[in-house]
Amino acid sequence: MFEERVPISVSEAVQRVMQYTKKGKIEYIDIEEARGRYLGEAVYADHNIPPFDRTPLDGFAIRSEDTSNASSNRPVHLEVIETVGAGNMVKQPVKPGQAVRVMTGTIMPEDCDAIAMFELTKEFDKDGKTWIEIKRSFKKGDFVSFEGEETKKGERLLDAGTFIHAGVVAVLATFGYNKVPVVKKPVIGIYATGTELLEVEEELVPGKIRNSNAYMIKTQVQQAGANAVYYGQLVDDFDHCYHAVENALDQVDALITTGGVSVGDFDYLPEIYQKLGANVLFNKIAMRPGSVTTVAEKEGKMFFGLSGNPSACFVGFELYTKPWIKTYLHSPKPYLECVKGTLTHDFPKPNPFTRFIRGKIGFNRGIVTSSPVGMDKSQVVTSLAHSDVLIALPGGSRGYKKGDEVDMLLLFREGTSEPFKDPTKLRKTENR
Ligand SMILES: Nc1nc2c(c(=O)[nH]1)N[C@H]1C(S)=C(S)[C@@H](COP(=O)(O)OP(=O)(O)OC[C@H]3O[C@@H](n4cnc5c(N)ncnc54)[C@H](O)[C@@H]3O)O[C@H]1N2
Ligand code: MOO
Ligand SMILES: [Mg+2]
Repeated sequence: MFEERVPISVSEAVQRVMQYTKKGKIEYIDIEEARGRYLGEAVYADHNIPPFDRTPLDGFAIRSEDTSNASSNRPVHLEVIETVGAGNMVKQPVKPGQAVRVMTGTIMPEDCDAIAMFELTKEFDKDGKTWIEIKRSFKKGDFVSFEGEETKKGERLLDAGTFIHAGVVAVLATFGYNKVPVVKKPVIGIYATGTELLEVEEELVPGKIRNSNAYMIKTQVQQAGANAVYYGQLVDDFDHCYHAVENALDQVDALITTGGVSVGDFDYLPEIYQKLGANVLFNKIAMRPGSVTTVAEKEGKMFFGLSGNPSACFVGFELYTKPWIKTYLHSPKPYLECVKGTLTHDFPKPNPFTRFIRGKIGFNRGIVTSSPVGMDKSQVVTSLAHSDVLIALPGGSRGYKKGDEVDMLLLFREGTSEPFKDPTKLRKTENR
C-alpha cells in the first residue's frame, strides 16, 4: 500500500539529526599523522613565543647608549668582539664601546639592547681588531624581537575540535606535541543497495549500471574526517538487506545505505528500519534532490538512508551526515558555510521545495558569482565532479534569473556553527 509521506523542512531535518549527536573519545597519535584529524583538547601556550629576546636581523647587537650622539657627521666606532649564530650564546660580557656580530634568531647578549642591521653599518679592520662604524643613534629595544611579543605563556591557542592543517601542525610542534590528542574517528559503515549495481571493474550489461555511490560516499566520509568501511553491495532482497544491516550495527557508529528509501516495490530500507525497531526521524524533506532521504536511530547508532540517485545521495550526506560526523569529532563548526553570490545564468525551473543545485563559486572583479554546473537532476552524477558549492534556491512558484542574489553552501571550507535556515514555504505534500 502506498503511504503518503509528509515533508519537513531542511532545518527541521538537520535539527532532528543533531539531537542524536555523540562526541568521540580522545587518542594520542604521532604529530606526523595528525593532518586532517580534529584536536581532542584545547592547546595552551606553556611558554612565551619567542621564548627569549632575539635578533630578527643579521647584524650587530649593540649597547644603544654608545650611539646616542651618533650621526653622519659624527659616526661612532664599536669594536666587534665575537660572532654568534642562532642557537649559540655570546661567551663574554659586552662592555661599553663593544658590539657582537649576530645572525637572525640569535639570543640577545645580556649587555646589549639594540640591533644594527648589516646595511646600517660599515665594517673595517684596524690594529688587528674588527670595528663597525655607525652613523645614526639607536634607542633601547630598537630592532629587537622581544620574548613573548607573539604569544604569552598561558594563552589559549587552539580550541578542541580544530581541524588540523599545516599551520596547526606548526603550532603543535612549537609547543612540543610529538603526540597529539585527537578525537578518535567514528566508524561509518557503507552499503550500496540495488540489484542493478555492477562493481567498478565490471563491464556494462543492459539494465545494469556501475556503483558510483559507494565510492563517492566513502570519499565524503573520509573528507569529513571519519573512518569509512565499505561492506559491499546488496541486491534488492528484503531478508538479505535486513540481515546485512542488522549485522553491521555492532561494528559501526553510523551506517550509511544508498538507495532503496523511496516508495518503490523494492525500496526496503523503510521496512528494515521498522523491523529493527529503529526510531525514524524523518522520511521526506522539502528539498530537491534528496527528498526521500531517511534517517533513523537505534540505541545511539545512526542509520543514514541516503537516496540511490547520485546527486541526491551526495546532497543528503553533506546536509545531514557530515554535521553529525563533525560534531562527533568535536568540531564547533559542523555545518556548511553559506555565502551570497550572483547567479550567472537563468534558472527558470520552479520547484515548491528548496533546491540544492550543484554549482561553482567564482570571483569576477570583486563580485562573488554563482554558476550552476551540468544538468540539474537527482540522477545526475557528472556535475558532482565540477561542483564546489550547493546553490540553495528557496522553493516557490517562479524560477531564478541571471543577476539574482542566491545562497551558496561551500563544500570545501571548514564549516560554520550556524545551521542553514531553510526559507521554503512548506506546501502540504509533494510526491513525485
Ligand atoms: N512514486 C515515486 N517514485 C519516486 C519518488 C517518489 O516520491 N514517488 N521519489 C523519487 C526520488 S525524489 C528519488 S531521489 C528516488 C530515490 O530512490 P531510492 O532512494 O529508493 O533509490 P533506488 O530506487 O535504489 O535508486 C534510484 C536511482 O539511483 C540509482 N542508483 C542506486 N544506487 C546507486 C549507486 N550505488 N550508484 C549509482 N547509482 C545508483 C538507481 O539505479 C536508480 O536509477 O526515487 C524516486 N522515485
Ligand atoms: O529525492 Mo529526489 O533526489 O528529490 O529527486
Ligand atoms: Mg527506489
